[in-house]
Amino acid sequence: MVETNEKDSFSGEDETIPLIDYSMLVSADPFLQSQAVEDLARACLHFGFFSVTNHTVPDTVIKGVIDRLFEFFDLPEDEKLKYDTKDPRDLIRWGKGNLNQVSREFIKVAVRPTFHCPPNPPGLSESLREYSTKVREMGIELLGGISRALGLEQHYIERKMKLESGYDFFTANDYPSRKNSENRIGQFAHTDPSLLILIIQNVSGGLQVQHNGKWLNVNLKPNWIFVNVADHLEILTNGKYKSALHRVVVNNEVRRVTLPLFLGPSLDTVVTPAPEFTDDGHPPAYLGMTYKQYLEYNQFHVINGKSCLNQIRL
Ligand SMILES: O=C(O)CCC(=O)C(=O)O
Ligand SMILES: [Fe+2]
Repeated sequence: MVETNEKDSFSGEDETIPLIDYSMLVSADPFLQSQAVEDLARACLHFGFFSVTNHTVPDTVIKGVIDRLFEFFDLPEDEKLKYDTKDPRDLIRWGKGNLNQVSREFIKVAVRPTFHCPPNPPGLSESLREYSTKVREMGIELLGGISRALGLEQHYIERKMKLESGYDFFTANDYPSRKNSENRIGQFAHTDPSLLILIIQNVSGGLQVQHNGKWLNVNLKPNWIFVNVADHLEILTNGKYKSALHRVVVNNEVRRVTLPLFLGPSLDTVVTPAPEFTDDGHPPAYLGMTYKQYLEYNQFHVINGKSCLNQIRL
């Protein structure tokens, strides 16, 4: 759903976004844990997004990967053009937004079950591998908390979505500062495939999420991680949790680099509304298909970031 007047109004509101204290979720104290699960339940049900604080991804690891990404985007264009492919099955893909409307450069890499990364700049691959391992651990814990928030056992989503062989990919996005861009759009409004999207960035600002028909600015403290519910959690829960509609505005004083991890089911998992979320009054509201089919059906949107969710609603 792209708003027709989207190009004309980019302002967002500064409302409070739900905040999850990760140290409570993984605490040995059952009371703190259940508080965090309640917070997750509220955030997923009423918002579809939240920020995470007190997580276990070290600042040095975050800084390392962000620094290497700046170096990647600063490489000569010839080096990046190697990954300029139209085939969505390619596991490393680079591209630039339509310069008439959108200011964005990106690279997409599949990191699981097999790890892919450009060899240049030196150190990118090591940083990304370390970062993805840490972020994935956190994502699996969050999905455990979300399983519990749904009244199910901790490993429900992990087992059902076969996450031991889950297909995860990163997109790194590079947006110019506002004064270096004629365009105001980094990405049009969209939702994304996968279960959860976990985003780090060098600087806050630019990302907006829709809530109750309003665009909210995602204002984060420097070491917070932002999380969106994505399409496959909406499908699995038969629409109880909604995939968060979000967009990116180019309004920062400085150049902004972001790194979302799309934590997904295994490619062969058929994702359909689970029986726990369907009954006579709530028949399955989405067409089931494998994650691989969805990514392909998504018209190569593994790369474009758009989603085909609207087309599979029954
Ligand atoms: O760059 C951002 O803030 C969000 C990125 C995003 O939505 C995407 O890559 O799908
Ligand atoms: Fe997105």
